[in-house]
Amino acid sequence: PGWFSEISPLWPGEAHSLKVEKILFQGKSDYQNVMVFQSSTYGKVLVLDGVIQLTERDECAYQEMITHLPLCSIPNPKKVLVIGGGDGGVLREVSRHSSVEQIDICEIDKMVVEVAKQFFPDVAVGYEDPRVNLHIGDGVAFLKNVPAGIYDAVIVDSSDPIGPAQELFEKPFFETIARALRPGGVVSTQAESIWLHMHIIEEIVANCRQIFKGSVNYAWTTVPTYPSGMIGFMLCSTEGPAVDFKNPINPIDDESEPKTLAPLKFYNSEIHQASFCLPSFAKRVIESK
Ligand SMILES: NCCCN[C@H]1CC[C@H](NCCCN)CC1
Repeated sequence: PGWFSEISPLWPGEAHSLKVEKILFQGKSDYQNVMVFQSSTYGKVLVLDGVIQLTERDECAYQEMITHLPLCSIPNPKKVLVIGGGDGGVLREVSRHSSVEQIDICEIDKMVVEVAKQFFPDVAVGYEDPRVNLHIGDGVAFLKNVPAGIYDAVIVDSSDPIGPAQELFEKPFFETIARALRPGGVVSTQAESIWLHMHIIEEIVANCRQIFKGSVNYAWTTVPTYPSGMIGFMLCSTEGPAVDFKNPINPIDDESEPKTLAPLKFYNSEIHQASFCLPSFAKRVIESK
């Protein structure tokens, strides 16, 4: 009954709106306001502090790309850590890689996990994989306590740098990621929109270049229900065996395990390569740093 508009100081002067059929859940966790509504044309929608996190219709574009851009760029990923990602969508995508033996996830807000399991079963299906170990807590503290060099890949599926995810955009956090990765290990982080946040991206790229001595790249995807219709990712690797993110060496074939998952809706090796091609205004900032 009416419209939801995504108004935020992070994208002043604009707001994407979705027609609401029914509000399904409203709650306040220890960290943020949590809402789920049935939209008219994008399926169910998860909203945290007034910001759209995912919709059933287009979540594939984000979850598949943030996961397969790193994991298809290294041979035989075995140990993967997800920071954030409480809805389970990234877990679902990691579980498509049969070489993976252990999937740790550290999500700060358990209400997000519970709400995802209740309202987004096709996203939270990721939790059903026996390789998954769920930790409820702060990703920064979690990373400080893990032994150095144990992960092949870290995926930072964060919300935006306002609220609980603020520290996931700062330099000390990137340092803890580099410490937790093996030589030639890879990280993929939610890195905002080149249309909205070139300054944030400039800062993140500068920090990544100081910390990740392998390669540092920005890639992007289209997500109709995120402001500006797109979102990007930092793809970085630590010093060690070279990683060429632009040419996937570890393709996912849909015949791989687990058979229970719906086939990929968005990711493929061509769009993997295309996602690193940037418009000039972004290229001159990101590739010069
Ligand atoms: N697993 C899905 C979580 C999605 N993370 C974020 C949710 C908020 C969204 N705001 C976009 C702000 C403009 N770039 C970015 C992705």
